[in-house]
Amino acid sequence: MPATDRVKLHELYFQPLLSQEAIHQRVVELGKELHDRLDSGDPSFIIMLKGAFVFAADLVRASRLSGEIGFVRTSSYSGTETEGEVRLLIPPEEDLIRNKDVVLIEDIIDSGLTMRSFLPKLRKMSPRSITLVTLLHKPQAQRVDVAIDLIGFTIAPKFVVGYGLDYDGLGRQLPAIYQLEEAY
Ligand SMILES: O=P(O)(O)OC[C@H]1O[C@H](OP(=O)(O)OP(=O)(O)O)[C@H](O)[C@@H]1O
Ligand code: HPA
Ligand SMILES: [Mg+2]
Repeated sequence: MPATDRVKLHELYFQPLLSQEAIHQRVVELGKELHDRLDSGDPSFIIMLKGAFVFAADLVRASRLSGEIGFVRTSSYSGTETEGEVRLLIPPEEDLIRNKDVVLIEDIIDSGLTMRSFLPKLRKMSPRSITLVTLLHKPQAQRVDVAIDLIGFTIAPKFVVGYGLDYDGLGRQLPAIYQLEEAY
């Protein structure tokens, strides 16, 4: 692979995993799938900040559904590792959840700890339904069960960046997705 394909963020190197085109194609498919599932109503799109902001912007438009958009912010990663404790920094607005069909949009489900912490809080707010969509899923890294409704790509248990995902704050604006190089 040409050295120029690699990306350096802080001290780490990352190599291409999913191209812009592959992501776009899959997001269009996910949008159609969401449209078919939620055709009858105006869902609330709840976007997990910061990581899901790029995926959600594309997915919401690809779905061609109307409905309100809200944001939640959780945080638990330091570098490439979860700290285990999931902080809810921005909770959802109650009126976007109660009696609503909620489409919860995540960039990645890795250990599953973020969803294990957040989903019970969301359920307590009495949504009519929850549809959990994630662009990326790492089944081999998952430590707890999470019921995921729609998955964009199943990937290996390696740290990834780009298309909203960061390594220590960097890399979110990369248009493609890159994975950590094993040896360099
Ligand atoms: O399944 P898990 O192991 O819990 O990992 C998934 C979560 O971790 C990342 O968020 P992070 O806490 O890094 O916050 P960020 O979205 O602001 O980067 C990612 O965006 C998911 O929300
Ligand atoms: O692989 C990852 N990359 C970026 N952020 C993340 N948050 C959980 N897993 C990841
Ligand atoms: Mg992060």
